[in-house]
Amino acid sequence: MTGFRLQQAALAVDGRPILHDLDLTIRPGERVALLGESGAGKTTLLRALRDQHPDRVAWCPQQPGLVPVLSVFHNLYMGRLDRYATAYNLLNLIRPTAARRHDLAKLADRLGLGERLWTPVERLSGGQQSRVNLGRALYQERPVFIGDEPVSSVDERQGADLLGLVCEQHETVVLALHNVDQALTHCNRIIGLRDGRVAFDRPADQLTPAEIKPLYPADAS
Ligand SMILES: Nc1ncnc2c1ncn2[C@@H]1O[C@H](COP(=O)(O)OP(=O)(O)OP(=O)(O)O)[C@@H](O)[C@H]1O
Repeated sequence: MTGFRLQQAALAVDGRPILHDLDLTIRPGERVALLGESGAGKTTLLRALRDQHPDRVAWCPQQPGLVPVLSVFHNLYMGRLDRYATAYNLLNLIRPTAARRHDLAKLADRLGLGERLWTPVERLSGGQQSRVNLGRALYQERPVFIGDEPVSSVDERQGADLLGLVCEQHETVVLALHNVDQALTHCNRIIGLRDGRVAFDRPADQLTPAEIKPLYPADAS
């Protein structure tokens, strides 16, 4: 069981303080959403959590980092590069095995990319690439999923479906989300970041719109 703890932590990026006075425990089984305006420090916090258990975390970054000339199959496969021996990885690069074809065809179907398994990702739309990015993290099959806006470029229905899949497959989930409705639907704990601090940390079913609104002062007008 993998949990996370920050005690009186301060997080900085390139020596610049970003978040202060962080006291945070995330227990196995929790589904946590981080909310806050752009630049509030969501990515910074997610990275700090990931670094506590890098081998237990399926990491889904905001910037996909896919290999453009390689197919959906190969980019998804990369989620497991560190699980298999180099020779097996090379074999799958050149002539994919039946077992990996089987499980990646299934995953591509769930991602709505079943018809695109052998298409180079450079020929996919932004939303499709972002689904490959999410799929690569799902394919890691680790107990914790940490995702930085994992469905922000995906349409709402598909986004809901994929977040459901993420929650179903992982013991613990921590997500930075900009869609508040998605956070309230899929997560049971919401952490709001503002002014370099945790503004609130509440069960999703107790949170009021009045608490959420101040997180986004730019929307006040
Ligand atoms: N590589 C970097 N070098 C310098 N400053 C950075 C770097 N990455 C992030 N920052 C700064 O750190 C702060 C927090 O950034 P962070 O990416 O954690 O915010 P965020 O809440 O995830 O934003 P977004 O919703 O836009 O992804 C921002 O002010 C940002 O400008």
